[in-house]
Amino acid sequence: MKIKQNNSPSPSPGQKGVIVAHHGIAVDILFASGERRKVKVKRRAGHVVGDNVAVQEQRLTRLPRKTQLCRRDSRGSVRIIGANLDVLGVVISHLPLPTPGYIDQAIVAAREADLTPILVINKKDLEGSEPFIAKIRNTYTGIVDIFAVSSSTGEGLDELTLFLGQGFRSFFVGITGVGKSSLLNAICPTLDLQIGQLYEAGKRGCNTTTVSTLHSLPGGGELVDTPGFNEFGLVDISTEDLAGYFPGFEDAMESRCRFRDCRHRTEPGCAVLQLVESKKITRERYATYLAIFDQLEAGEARFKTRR
Ligand SMILES: Nc1nc2c(ncn2[C@@H]2O[C@H](COP(=O)(O)OP(=O)(O)OP(=O)(O)O)[C@@H](O)[C@H]2O)c(=O)[nH]1
Ligand SMILES: [Zn+2]
Repeated sequence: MKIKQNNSPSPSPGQKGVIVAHHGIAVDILFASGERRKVKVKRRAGHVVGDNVAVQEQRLTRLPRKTQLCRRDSRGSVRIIGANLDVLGVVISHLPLPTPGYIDQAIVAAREADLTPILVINKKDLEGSEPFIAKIRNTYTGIVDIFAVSSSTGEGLDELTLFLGQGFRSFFVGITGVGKSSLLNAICPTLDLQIGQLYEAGKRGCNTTTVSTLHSLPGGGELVDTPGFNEFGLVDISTEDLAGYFPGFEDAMESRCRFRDCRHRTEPGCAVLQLVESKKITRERYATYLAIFDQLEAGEARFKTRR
């Protein structure tokens, strides 16, 4: 979601800091002085990890965001999952496999929110990872940076650490079980996240991570760890805009379709369809575009019927 800049933000009095952990009813704030303090918040106040805030006594004022990344949960509610981020690390593995469209939706959402998406293929050490890695490279090389790693053996982590160390604040998403927490621990060994042990009592699905947290990396940059989720519903992306963010459609977008509002389905003079014809865009990629397109079009109605 693009941020509309407020040209005249009123100066916020108080001590400035950044939210480094969100516990639902309280947040941990790290102040410039190095002090870390817990401040109570309303559950629906909308503060997220990465938010810059000003605190006066127990009163917290949120400062304007540079970026914010939103998703729709399985009930259709809009959730802001991170603020002031630079990079979206989409963590995937062959075990469990990403749900259909997950990677593309995450990339589309990142680009729409002005974040740089990267793909992190975890569990490189496991048997059966090779064909998966090859397929991902085949589809996404030249489109996004790809890092094939193993949180278990440490393979490939140096390259990723170097990338993140450029000073990016990154947010890792991925379905439950791909190894986000393991990855974070491997990159930042001083952390002691309890992998696969924590779960939110009474909640279905038992995500192994309960709080959202922001961490400084020893090699530079910052990382956020969040509860896993299986769905990456798009928010505020129109069917018209989808192709402009869709990974693999970049050349078609440059050569332009005859109609400015082309949806790239049956329109004459469509640059996307021409590349599909000439096999520069595979049928499979095009089908994924159409599937996400249909999903966006169905939009609200779909979420309203789901409970
Ligand atoms: N073989 C292998 N197993 C891994 C690797 N990374 C993680 N695992 C295992 O995969 C399982 C899930 O790892 P987690 O780090 O809890 O996954 P997560 O994505 O953080 O899960 P949520 O917190 O539920 O979102 C654990 O049993 C890990 O030991 C890896 O690189 N190789
Ligand atoms: Zn077109």
